[in-house]
Formats: sequence, C-alpha cells, structure tokens
Amino acid sequence: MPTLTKLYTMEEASEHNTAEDCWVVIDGKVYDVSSYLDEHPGGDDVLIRATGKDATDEFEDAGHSKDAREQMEQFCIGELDVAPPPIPELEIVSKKKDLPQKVLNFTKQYWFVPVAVVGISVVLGILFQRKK
Ligand code: HEM
Repeated sequence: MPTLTKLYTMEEASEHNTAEDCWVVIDGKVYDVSSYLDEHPGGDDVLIRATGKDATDEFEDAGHSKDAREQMEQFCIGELDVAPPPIPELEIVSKKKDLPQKVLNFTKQYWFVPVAVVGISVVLGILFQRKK
C-alpha cells in the first residue's frame, strides 16, 4: 500500500525554530529533532541555528557517519514541498479582434488617397471632354 508523505513548505518548517520545537530540512526531507537536541553529539545550538533554511550543506560538512544517517530517519516527519512557482497567466490576444481597429486607423491615415484618385479622374475626365 502506498504511504502518504506529508509535505511542508520551508516557511512552515522554519516556524519550528526553538529548543522545544525544532525542525531541520536536510536533502529535501523535514526532521523534527526536538527530542534529539540534548543528545546530539554536535550540540543543540547547531541544530537550532540550522532551522529555517536548507541545512544539507551544514549536515554534510559535519561529516556525519553512516550511523548518524540511519539514526536521523527516525526523526523524519515529511518532505519539503518544492512545488514550482505558478506560471503567470498568459493573455490570449486574438489578432482577429484587432482587425476592425487596424482598418479604421489605416482609413484615417490614408483617407486622402481615394479622394485624390477620384479628384484626379474627374479633372482628367473634364479635360478629355473639352478636347473633344
Ligand atoms: C536528524 C538530524 C541529525 C542527526 C541524527 C545527527 C546526528 C549526529 C551524530 C550521531 C553525530 C556524531 C558523529 C557521527 O556519528 O557522525 C553528529 C555530530 C555532529 N553533527 Fe549532527 N546530526 C543531525 C543533524 C545535524 C545538522 C543539521 C548539523 C548542522 C547544522 C549537524 C552538525 C553536527 C556537528 C557539527 C557534529 C559534530 C561533528 C564532530 O564533532 O566531528 N548535525 N550528529
């Protein structure tokens, strides 16, 4: 049967940052080490200082033994929720929607072209009529 892993955000985990209630995040997993503070051979202060952030580097730097790594599993209470940030909504812009506005702008800009063509045609027409 699949086991459900509890997920915690870093914000949630970092709220547990005291000697009575101390969680650390190591390699994507969340550990409640409150009951272990007094027993930790490296001291309780290092654990309290390791709260509120990813303490993987500090944990690895201390060169923990295989024994220590096996021991830590009993304090694991869940995993870090690393949901990707939400993708900003894309605005769907319809090109067709802009078309009437574009036609209007074009017409406003070049209204004189058809007027000039008609004008010139009329003038030329009159001139031809006179020549006849
Ligand atoms: C559930 C988490 C942890 C467990 C079970 C644990 C366990 C242990 C154990 C058993 C030792 C003795 C040496 C060994 O066997 O490796 C130790 C030493 C030490 N630990 Fe941890 N530890 C934990 C987390 C951390 C974290 C997060 C840090 C650092 C921020 C840390 C820093 C140290 C240091 C500095 C030592 C002393 C090393 C030395 O004296 O050479 N530990 N730890």
